[in-house]
Amino acid sequence: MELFFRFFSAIFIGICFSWLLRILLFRTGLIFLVKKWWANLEDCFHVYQSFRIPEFNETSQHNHLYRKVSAYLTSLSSLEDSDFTNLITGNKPNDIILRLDSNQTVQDNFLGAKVFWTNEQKGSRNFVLRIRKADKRRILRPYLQHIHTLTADENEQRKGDLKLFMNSKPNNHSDTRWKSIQFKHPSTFDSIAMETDLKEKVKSDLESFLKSKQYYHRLGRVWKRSYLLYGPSGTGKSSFVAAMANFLSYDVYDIDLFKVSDDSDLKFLLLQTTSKSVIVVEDLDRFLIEKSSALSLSALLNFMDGILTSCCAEERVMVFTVNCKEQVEPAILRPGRIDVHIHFPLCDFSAFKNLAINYLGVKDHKLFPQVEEIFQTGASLSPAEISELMIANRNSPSRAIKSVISALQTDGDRRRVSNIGRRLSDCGSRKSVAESIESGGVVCSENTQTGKEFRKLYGFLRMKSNKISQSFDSSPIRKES
Ligand SMILES: Nc1ncnc2c1ncn2[C@@H]1O[C@H](COP(=O)(O)OP(=O)(O)OP(=O)(O)O)[C@@H](O)[C@H]1O
Ligand SMILES: [Mg+2]
Repeated sequence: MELFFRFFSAIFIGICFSWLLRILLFRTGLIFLVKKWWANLEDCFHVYQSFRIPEFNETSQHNHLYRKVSAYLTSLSSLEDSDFTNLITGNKPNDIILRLDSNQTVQDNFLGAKVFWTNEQKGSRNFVLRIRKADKRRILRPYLQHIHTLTADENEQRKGDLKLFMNSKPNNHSDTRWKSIQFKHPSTFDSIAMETDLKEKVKSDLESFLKSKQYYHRLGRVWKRSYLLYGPSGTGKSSFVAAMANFLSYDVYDIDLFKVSDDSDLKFLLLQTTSKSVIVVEDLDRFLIEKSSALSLSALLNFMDGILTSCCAEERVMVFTVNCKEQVEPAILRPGRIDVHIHFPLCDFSAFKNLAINYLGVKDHKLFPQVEEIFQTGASLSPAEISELMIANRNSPSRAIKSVISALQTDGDRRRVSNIGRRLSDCGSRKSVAESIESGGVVCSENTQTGKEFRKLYGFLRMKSNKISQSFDSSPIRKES
């Protein structure tokens, strides 16, 4: 009987103990420590093999597998259970994404095998996959295929999500020179006030570019197209670049030449761009005048030609914006380097009507004849100035148009006087070009006698300055005034 009693009390004590232990382990979280110790102990009896997936390949181009792995890891449920994870907002307003921290490891299970991923960040960024040697033959290929399939679906969903890349100053600690954010510019060709004819020409030019891969290759040319957008400030050049990117569904690489340290840095930046992208250089004229970096003109020309990177200039659209075309080296503007020149003039009456439809929702108004009359006197404002007035008075179209009229009478008059001087260099002119398609591009033929005279003078000045600066092609671009 006593034996029986002892036996039951031992069982009872055992149950109580394990119950208390369970509470201790689970309530305090000690269970995770125990699991970790157990996993470390298990690891001692296995041999692992590691695979590194670097962000860039040996020619400094993006390794697509790196992006896929990055997308795949954010979807792992084990990431939620790991000790430490970064939380980042996603594309949709309520999206929250989990991201591995630097040098953090996360576990995944595939076909009954355990694999480990580490986000290695020692100068360069890599993912390191660790698989048990015993499992490698069985699971490595199917596992990578699994990642590929899952992320392919995701890439399909992401098609509409464009990115804007901006270059940063060279940094010894990082391989990547581009920082990216989501590109959500709402600009479209419809929202830009410009001649319908010209807009359609540009659209069909872009469409035919998209279909011309074989054609370019047959000709032995790099499959790229370059545009020069020129015109006074606030005439819609940057908005037009955004509209182009939206139309093509291409990512945008916005190169700030002031942050490019030298020729090889520019090559490196281009190497790191991806296909299906618009590469933009804003305010090129300002850079050519003000620049003080060691970037040579020949590097800029090679960059435009795509010779140095025939592999990396493919399927790219390059866009250069300038306020004043005359201040740009003629070598930069020659056909082949710039395929299409598009002029962005100050507002005329037809552009004003376009803006009135978009911003005020009015197609016609009793004040329109008065506005037309003022435009006919040569007064003008930039579309940016007019659109600002319209936005400020959007609740009352009459007040908006009156404010445009009074601005045209004051600022516009001032501009008309200053335009007489500026027109010499074709900067700030309201309407001095006629567009025509020539040799595959929209070429603007200038018809002002004064322009020719100015160029003679400009060429003379350049000859003089060239004598001083020797050849521009191999030396850094010098300040020209
Ligand atoms: N042609 C246009 N049609 C509609 N809106 C325009 C037009 N031009 C300018 N705007 C408006 O004016 C603002 C400034 O335009 P944007 O930045 O594109 O001008 P820009 O030519 O790039 O000027 P800058 O030479 O100073 O960079 C934008 O918000 C845009 O909506
Ligand atoms: Mg701009």
